[in-house]
Amino acid sequence: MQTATDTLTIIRPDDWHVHLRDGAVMASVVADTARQFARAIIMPNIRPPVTTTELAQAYRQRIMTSLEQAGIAQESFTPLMTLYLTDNTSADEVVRASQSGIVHGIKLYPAGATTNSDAGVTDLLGRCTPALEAMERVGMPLLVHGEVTDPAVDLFDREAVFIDRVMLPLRRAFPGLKVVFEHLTTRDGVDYVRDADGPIAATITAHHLLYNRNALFLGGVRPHWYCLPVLKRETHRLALVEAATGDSPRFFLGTDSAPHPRGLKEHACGCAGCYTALHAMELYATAFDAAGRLDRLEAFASLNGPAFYGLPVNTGKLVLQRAEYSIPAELPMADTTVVPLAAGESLGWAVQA
Ligand SMILES: NC(=O)N[C@@H](CC(=O)O)C(=O)O
Ligand SMILES: [Zn+2]
Ligand SMILES: [Zn+2]
Repeated sequence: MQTATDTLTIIRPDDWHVHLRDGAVMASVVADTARQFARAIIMPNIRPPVTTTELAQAYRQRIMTSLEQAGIAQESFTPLMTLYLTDNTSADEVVRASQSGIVHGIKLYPAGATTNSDAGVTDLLGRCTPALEAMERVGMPLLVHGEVTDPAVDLFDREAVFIDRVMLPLRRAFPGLKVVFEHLTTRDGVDYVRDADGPIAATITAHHLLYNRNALFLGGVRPHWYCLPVLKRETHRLALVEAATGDSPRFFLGTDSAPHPRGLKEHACGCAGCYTALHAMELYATAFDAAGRLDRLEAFASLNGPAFYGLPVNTGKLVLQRAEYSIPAELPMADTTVVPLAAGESLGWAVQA
């Protein structure tokens, strides 16, 4: 890595948590991600969900076609596919996924926890033991949306309660299982992931590094800042910044970029998800710069993820420049419009084309 005051050159980064969606918008969404990242872990919560290796293969093919439509060389971007864990995922399916060479994780959505999670798991240790045993045996990571869905639990406490009710019993039962705590949002989560025994890591989004929950209500309700897990108080944001910029290799980049049509965000019951694929590295660089830790960006964005997943580090480079970057007000995508996070604002770093 080279750091001058105004340029930062890092090994080409990867996005370890992204939603590329499906259908008409996919070409634009895939192009935004592929412009900045060499690889990405592709979330399986499309409709119908990617529950089998066969569906993952077909989805991967649609992503490759989208790349071509966007005029991006197929060699320049590798989608790392995932399966959607259900109550019925079999041990055989886990083995097939592992042998396919294209599936790199299986995703736990507690039923009802987030966007397109109705096919998710109702009782992890009760229903998914065969799949979890197979995953532990073949070294297939479990990627976790770590929030309980119990309506009695306060929305802002759902991650912390998940650690006690689900994460601890899960990891006691399967101590060798590789687990990624996705889109970590709390100090409780940071403390747990940093200090726990065994193979565990976490992704952190740019928006959880840059904003606390005040951003949701600044001057009025702002639906484009609404995602799940929801933004938390400042003390949690500070813990996430410390983790992302610190020495532990267990924390790495995952944008959780999750586009929704403008009309479904600006809605009486708006969808959860922030679109950040367009300007992901600009957002992360701004957050690391604000912490005075640009020197740690390469480890977080380009080294820690491949180390956990057992994949090689990328060979290309990405150059960031200290320059004003204006975030567009909106992005036309096929027959719809997506509003990027912090639309109309500007950032202090720009990716060199
Ligand atoms: N993060 C979000 O708020 N939304 C994601 C789902 C998810 O990652 O939980 C989506 O698919 O829209
Ligand atoms: Zn999630
Ligand atoms: Zn997500």
